Amino acid sequence: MRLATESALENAFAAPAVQVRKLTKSFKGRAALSSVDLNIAVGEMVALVGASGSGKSTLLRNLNALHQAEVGTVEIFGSPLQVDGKLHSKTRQLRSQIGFIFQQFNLVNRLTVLENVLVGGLSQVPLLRSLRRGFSKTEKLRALSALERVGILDQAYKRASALSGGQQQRVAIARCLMQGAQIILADEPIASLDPESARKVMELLTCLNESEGITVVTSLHQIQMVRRYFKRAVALRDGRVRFDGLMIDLDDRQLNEIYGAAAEELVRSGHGEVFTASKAY
Ligand SMILES: Nc1ncnc2c1ncn2[C@@H]1O[C@H](COP(=O)(O)OP(=O)(O)OP(=O)(O)O)[C@@H](O)[C@H]1O
Repeated sequence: MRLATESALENAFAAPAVQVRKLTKSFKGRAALSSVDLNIAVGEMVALVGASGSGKSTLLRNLNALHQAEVGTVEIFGSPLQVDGKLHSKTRQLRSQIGFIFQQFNLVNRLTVLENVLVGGLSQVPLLRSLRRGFSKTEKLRALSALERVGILDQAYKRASALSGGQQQRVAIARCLMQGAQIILADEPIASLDPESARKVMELLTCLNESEGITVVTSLHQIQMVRRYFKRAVALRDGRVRFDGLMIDLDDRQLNEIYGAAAEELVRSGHGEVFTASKAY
């Protein structure tokens, strides 16, 4: 049996799951990311926070090369994914290790839950071709096992559109598992969910991180959820990293700086829970 300290030591010497250097990305001449540096170790669970427009989605999309930056590098498990705007020859292979989940789940509504997960296993193959090709018994068993791991095996033969938002997000996570993802990037995965479904999705991501060692990077607006589920947070403001450290060290003064003018707007619009001490307003 391997000891926890052995695997902790292995991780300490392994290449980071994600390494970002001087990443700079603009849209129509406006900087969305400015010289971002970031290291995420294998098996870490990290929250990306910051006001709307601070660059969280852009950063996540660069981590799996959905977007390409003009300058800077992204390495995955020590291999370059993109360098100064150019995709590396290994990009396709590296991307297969990275699952991505979206706020709106991105399932194919007319397919069953099982088919959605099976298609996820063939992420590089166009949808129609993969459906025409059919799936082997082994692939179906793997997909059913992925659904069992996310707790919705009993929904396998329903249409995706018949599921609740929380269940659909769990299908999206099962698709990442089917894909064999070692890293899950989640862009506002709970923003469209009711509090109970949000809690279940966060607990599932935490469980996959803790029990299977999957590295998880999640953008989130709800600071109280970040406090509950994450040890480390990376905060962006105007495309720059303004904080990278332990959640317990991210105090209200820093949050006010990170959210800037957006802080007051959040409190006014009834989202003052972002700050533990909203009485400052
Ligand atoms: N496809 C695009 N075309 C033009 N500008 C974009 C595009 N995507 C992002 N931007 C701009 O880049 C900046 C960062 O946006 P991004 O979506 O990364 O922020 P965010 O922190 O994820 O915001 P939110 O919390 O609202 O999702 C913003 O100014 C945004 O308007």
